Amino acid sequence: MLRTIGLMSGTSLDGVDAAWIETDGEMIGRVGPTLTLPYAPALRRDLRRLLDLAEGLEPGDAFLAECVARLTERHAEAVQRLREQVWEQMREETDLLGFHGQTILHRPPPARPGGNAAGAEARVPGRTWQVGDAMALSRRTGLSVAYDFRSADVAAGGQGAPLVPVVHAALARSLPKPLAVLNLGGVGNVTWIGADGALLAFDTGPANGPLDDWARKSAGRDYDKDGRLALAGQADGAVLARLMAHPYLAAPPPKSLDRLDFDRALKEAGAGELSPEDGAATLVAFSAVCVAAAARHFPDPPLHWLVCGGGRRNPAMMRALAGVLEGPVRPVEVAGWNGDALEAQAFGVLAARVARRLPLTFPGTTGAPYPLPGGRLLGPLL
Ligand SMILES: Nc1ncnc2c1ncn2[C@@H]1O[C@H](COP(=O)(O)OP(=O)(O)OP(=O)(O)O)[C@@H](O)[C@H]1O
Ligand SMILES: CC(=O)N[C@H]1[C@@H]2OC[C@@H](O2)[C@@H](O)[C@@H]1O[C@H](C)C(=O)O
Repeated sequence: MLRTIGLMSGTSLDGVDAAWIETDGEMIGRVGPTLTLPYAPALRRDLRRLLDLAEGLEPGDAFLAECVARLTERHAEAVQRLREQVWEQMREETDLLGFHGQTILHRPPPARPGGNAAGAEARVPGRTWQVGDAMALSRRTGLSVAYDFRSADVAAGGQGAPLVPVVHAALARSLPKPLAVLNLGGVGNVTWIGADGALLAFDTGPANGPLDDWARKSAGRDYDKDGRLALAGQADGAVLARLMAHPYLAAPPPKSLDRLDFDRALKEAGAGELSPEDGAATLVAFSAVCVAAAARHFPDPPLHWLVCGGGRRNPAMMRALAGVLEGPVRPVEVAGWNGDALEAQAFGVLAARVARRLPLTFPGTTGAPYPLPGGRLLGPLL
């Protein structure tokens, strides 16, 4: 088993999640402490700007380089603080870091029924861009670093996301199935696990991303804490109906999203003209409807839903989901998992899979042509 620290900075741009986990990439051993190190407001603002600029950025851009240095430094701080906690609580060290980096652009190849692998000659190349300086992080911490988890999959015609499903499956080994694990981050993604262990996973649609943007723009808040805005408003039926016609919902998996993919559709549907409360209620309702649309792609209905990610803390979101999904919808804590640290833990497990050259992606998760290893490794473990 390797002693890993997984590091995830998700599409919400709220900060770095770090988690210590012992794993060989297939089995999970001891689970150690976790922490979240928020980005300073200025870094958060600059990273959000980077998302808007990403399409036209050159790799050598000075603003990009400066953001990368600051975000890598924040990751190094997270590692240092977590190692101290691990030492205090467990007298344990760390062998390997799983460094996801910050996604600033995600343009997967257009998904096709049956997967993107078919007809390689007609393939439209995709692009996914996670920024972060793995070399600097390795030097700064003295540890091996697994990184660049998505590009091998995209190069092989896969979506490059989601990656966490293989870890959901490892965690869910003893749970009743079919089961759906729903992550509500900036974007939503779902993993369906069949009774025989079959995996189907894809991004559902927007989750907290547009809601955070809306809370900031309409009410000057970082996010809609405890769903206060949404719970005080009414979803607008006409706006919702226009949004529900978005082709992403009916498109069969594999499929994945960029954080900004729905921004234009939201604007065109008139979401921006609603009151702060009704706008929030409409965005929440739409996120839930996207999940219900996702469930129509499952081979069998799930017996139950487990929800992780920050969206599970939003009562308006949980209520909207319960209203449109069949079967109980509960936070992953009911299964003994940590819904805040799950993605960070997953990147520890995925780092061990990189080190062992085990597959990260599968035909049922990203549309990879076959179970595909990925990621890169540097540092003493090489
Ligand atoms: N108490 C709360 N009430 C409402 N929303 C909350 C609450 N706590 C967290 N959130 C939401 O969760 C978001 C953070 O979620 P999370 O950390 O899962 O996202 P992420 O990991 O950055 O995204 P992704 O999974 O897309 O990469 C916040 O931006 C906020 O919208
Ligand atoms: C390109 C990218 O960073 N995608 C993220 C994003 O955030 C949620 C959803 O969109 C998911 O597809 C993915 O993250 C998780 C960790 C994954 O790959 O499983």
